Parts: sequence; C-alpha cells; structure tokens
Amino acid sequence: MDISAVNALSYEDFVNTFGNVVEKCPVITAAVWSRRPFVSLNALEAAISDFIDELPESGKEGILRCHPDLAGRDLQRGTLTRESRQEQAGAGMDALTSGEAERMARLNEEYKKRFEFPFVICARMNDKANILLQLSERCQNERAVERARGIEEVKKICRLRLQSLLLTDGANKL
Ligand SMILES: NC(=O)N[C@H]1NC(=O)NC1=O
Repeated sequence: MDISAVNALSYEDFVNTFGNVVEKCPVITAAVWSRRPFVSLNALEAAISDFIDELPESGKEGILRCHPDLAGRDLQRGTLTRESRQEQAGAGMDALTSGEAERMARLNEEYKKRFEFPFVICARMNDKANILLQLSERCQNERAVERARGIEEVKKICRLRLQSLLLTDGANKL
C-alpha cells in the first residue's frame, strides 16, 4: 500500500489497519488520522511519535502498561496480539530453557515492582541473551530514565510494525 492509499482510508479502515502499531493503543491511531495527509511513511511515523511525546508522563506510562510481558502470561496462554506473538517468537521468547524462563519471570516482576510499568524492548532488534542482559541492567535505572527508554522502544516497535504493514504484500490487498 502506498501513502496515497493510506491517505484515502476512512478512519474506520485506518484504525482497522494501523490500530495496533502501538500495542493495544488504537486511540493513538484514531487521533493521528486527523493529521493526514501524510507525505510519506516517515511522516505517519512522526505524527505518531509527536502524539506520544505530547502526552503527560502518566499517558506515556499508560502506553507502556498496555504491553504484555516478554515470555509472560499472555504468551503462555496464547493471548498475545498477532504482532506481539511474532515478535516474541522471533526473539526466541517462546523457546526459553526453564532456567531462562525463571530468570525472565523474576526480573520482569522485579522491574514492574520498581517502576510500576512493564519492561519494554523491541524484540525484533534483540536476541534472547541481549533481552535478558538489558532487562537486568535496566532494572537499576531511575524511573524517569526507564519511562523514556521504554517509550523509545515503543517507537522502534511501531516503526517496524508500520513497515511490515506498508511494505509487504499483505497490505497491498487493501
Ligand atoms: N514487553 C515488551 O517489550 N513487549 C514487546 N516487545 C516487542 O517487541 N513486542 C512486544 O509485545
């Protein structure tokens, strides 16, 4: 799908297509529709990024809280979104050894207890070992640093999801 096709979408189709580029936050997509026409994929991405940046800190934390834990309960129960399932599988989160799974669960809980939002990282840009390393290192940060870091990762995830939708055959069917 090219950018002129994106600009021609009704808000219903726009939200149906792009509603999960920020995990479980279709309200962001719905808001950004008003900022069309977009001159390019980058412009659409920038509109989403600007919208997120304009939110109060509580809104940014809300976005982080919409993300499932890596290798967490949703993965075990099969209740992840399609995008998240693919991303987590790509980073080997569905194939952890029992030792790795235990460590991931313990560190995820420690992180959430400290920051009151979950650890978020762009799984498609990291492998299993790096995710575990970052999780243990980032547990030591200050809350404001981690809030900003988590939001940076949300934007990376968003960029890759947008690219998958706009640059693959699946999206051409629209
Ligand atoms: N918690 C967390 O980072 N979740 C995610 N990361 C990613 O790339 N996809 C997700 O669902």
